[in-house]
Amino acid sequence: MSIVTVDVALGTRGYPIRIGAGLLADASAWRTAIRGRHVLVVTNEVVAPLYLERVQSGLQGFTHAALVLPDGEAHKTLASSANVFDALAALGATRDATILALGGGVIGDLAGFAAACWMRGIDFVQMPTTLLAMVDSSVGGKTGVNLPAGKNLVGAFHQPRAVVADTDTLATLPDREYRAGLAEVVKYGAIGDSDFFAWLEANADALNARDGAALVEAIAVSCRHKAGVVARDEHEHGERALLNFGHTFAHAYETETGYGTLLHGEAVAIGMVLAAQLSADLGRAPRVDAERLATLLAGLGLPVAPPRCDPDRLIAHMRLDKKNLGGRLRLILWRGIGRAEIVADVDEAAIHAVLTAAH
Ligand SMILES: NC(=O)c1ccc[n+]([C@@H]2O[C@H](COP(=O)([O-])OP(=O)(O)OC[C@H]3O[C@@H](n4cnc5c(N)ncnc54)[C@H](O)[C@@H]3O)[C@@H](O)[C@H]2O)c1
Ligand SMILES: O=C(O)C(=O)C[C@@H](O)[C@H](O)[C@H](O)COP(=O)(O)O
Ligand SMILES: [Zn+2]
Repeated sequence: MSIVTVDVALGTRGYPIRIGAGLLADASAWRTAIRGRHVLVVTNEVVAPLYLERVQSGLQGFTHAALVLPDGEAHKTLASSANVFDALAALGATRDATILALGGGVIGDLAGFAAACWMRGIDFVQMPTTLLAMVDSSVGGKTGVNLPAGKNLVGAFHQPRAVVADTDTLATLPDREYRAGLAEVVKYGAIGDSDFFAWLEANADALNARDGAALVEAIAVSCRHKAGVVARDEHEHGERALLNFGHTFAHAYETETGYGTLLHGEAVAIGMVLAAQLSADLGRAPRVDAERLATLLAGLGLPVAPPRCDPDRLIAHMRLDKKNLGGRLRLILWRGIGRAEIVADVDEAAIHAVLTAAH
């Protein structure tokens, strides 16, 4: 079994990301990350029948329980986090307890948030089972829940003790979810690695076929990029905001459509295309690069045009984005492939024009 390890270098709070086949069943790969006696596995109704037993069989000797939540982005809520707190209380979880977050980004964000809050912070381990969670959400310690008013508006930075990405779990991932994960993979190339972007273009067929070697390479490169950014700027005072490329648009569409229509990765694909178009409109990026980005995303089976929404309502959502300062919009724009940048005071008329032209 070949395992790739990427380290997130955060000093005494640093942790490994382990990527490879069979990791969930190999408890020696993750049991050492558990420090106390109590363990709560947080998962959902889709993932539990597939993978919960694999994890539970590695928990002999611990006092453990599982919380199986309903599936979906619509359940990444404060109400669900209250369910986690109730389950921790029922377990008798003390400050040395550990949460195992077994699932996609929804479970990881929510369980991580509950871990950040319970008794003001307990350990958690990310066990991502979607491509998106393996390449992005399980790494870096952004945890949180949505409000009807906006995505991830309530949350905390809270790093996991380890990330255990068992690539075997991707075998059961539905096609649409797999492609949504590829959007965040493309993001790393788009924002900071033109060679990786070209590699993705050259390997699009292999990725569409879920070729194992191409997939592990894509996951490992993505995790190295994310780990590097997080180690340099954990709390998003600067560079980390670049990981939000496309997200101001994406979150506006996700919020406006009620967290049920677009998958996060799909919204990010659309958002990156809009951010690239806006950059080209503003004369900051070559239009040919914006077209290359849209072509790659479409070739990976992702949507590149948004659903019909009122531009004014979308801009209202954008005003509540976490990157904004002093009530002024700050967006991640683009100089072209591999070169993202933070831009303050983007002309709202230009944003409106892009949103209006998009559908
Ligand atoms: N914290 C971060 O840095 C960060 C980064 C990116 C995205 N996110 C968040 O992550 C969330 C999206 O995550 P996601 O795309 O993983 O969605 P998700 O968690 O909803 O999972 C996608 C779907 O796949 C199912 N599933 C999970 N693993 C499976 C498997 N192995 N086999 C079959 N089905 C499986 C889930 O039950 C769900 O229906 C969003 O809320 C987004 O905001 C957070
Ligand atoms: O880790 C980060 O930083 C990111 O921005 C990664 C994003 O892909 C992710 O969707 C994140 O949850 C967005 O964070 P937010 O601060 O915009 O809510
Ligand atoms: Zn994202």
